[in-house]
Amino acid sequence: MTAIEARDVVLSFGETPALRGASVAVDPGEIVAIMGPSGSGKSTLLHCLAGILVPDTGEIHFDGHRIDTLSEQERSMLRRDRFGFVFQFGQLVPELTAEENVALPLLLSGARRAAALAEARPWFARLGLDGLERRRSGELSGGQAQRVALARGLVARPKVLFADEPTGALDSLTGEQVMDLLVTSAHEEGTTVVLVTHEARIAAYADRQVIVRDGKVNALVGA
Ligand SMILES: Nc1ncnc2c1ncn2[C@@H]1O[C@H](COP(=O)(O)OP(=O)(O)OP(=O)(O)O)[C@@H](O)[C@H]1O
Repeated sequence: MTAIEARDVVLSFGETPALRGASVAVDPGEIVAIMGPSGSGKSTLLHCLAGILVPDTGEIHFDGHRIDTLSEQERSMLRRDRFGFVFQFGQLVPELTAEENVALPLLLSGARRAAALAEARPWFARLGLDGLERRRSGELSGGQAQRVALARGLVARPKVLFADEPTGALDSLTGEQVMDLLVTSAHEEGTTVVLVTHEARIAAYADRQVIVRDGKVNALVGA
């Protein structure tokens, strides 16, 4: 059984076709990079796989269950409980400390504050963030903030981590450090990862690469 899968997904924004029959299947624990030119449909495909967007036609399957037919509320619960997210600009909550940001998914799932913070803290040592627990996002470097965002994406032990250009706002060395941590943590946790990037050297960290062109997915020749 695949962890997450799109089958022949078609989606248009008004008159603009974004996906024109896109299919991709990701195995449990696999890290797949979605590559492709700007505007080819990468983010739209990731948003469909993550249950954020609903395809016009086609199917999305998670863990053996079809999820595109679920209600908005059911998809929202699925995202909260089973999926993790890391975006290009981290999107930390500026009013919260780093450790509160990491604890956020647990708090939103109903964990008590002390328990959530206790689960958040080990991630700081794990991701090289020791001593930064009480900082706010404005007091972190871009790479530190993105590692906090990665910890937040993984703290609730999601089945699938969705990462949309997670290194896009970082310089190349910092970006590679974040990718290294993402891949190491995901493999340790057995987390499936769907990664969107347009950078070949970031995609090279994945177990497998696919290319989206004109709203369709092609296997990368030679991969
Ligand atoms: N919310 C939206 N409303 C209208 N059109 C959209 C919307 N989101 C995406 N599109 C269009 O859908 C197509 C696919 O966009 P998408 O963002 O998925 O591409 P992408 O491959 O992720 O691009 P990039 O690498 O530039 O981020 C593009 O033509 C884009 O302009």
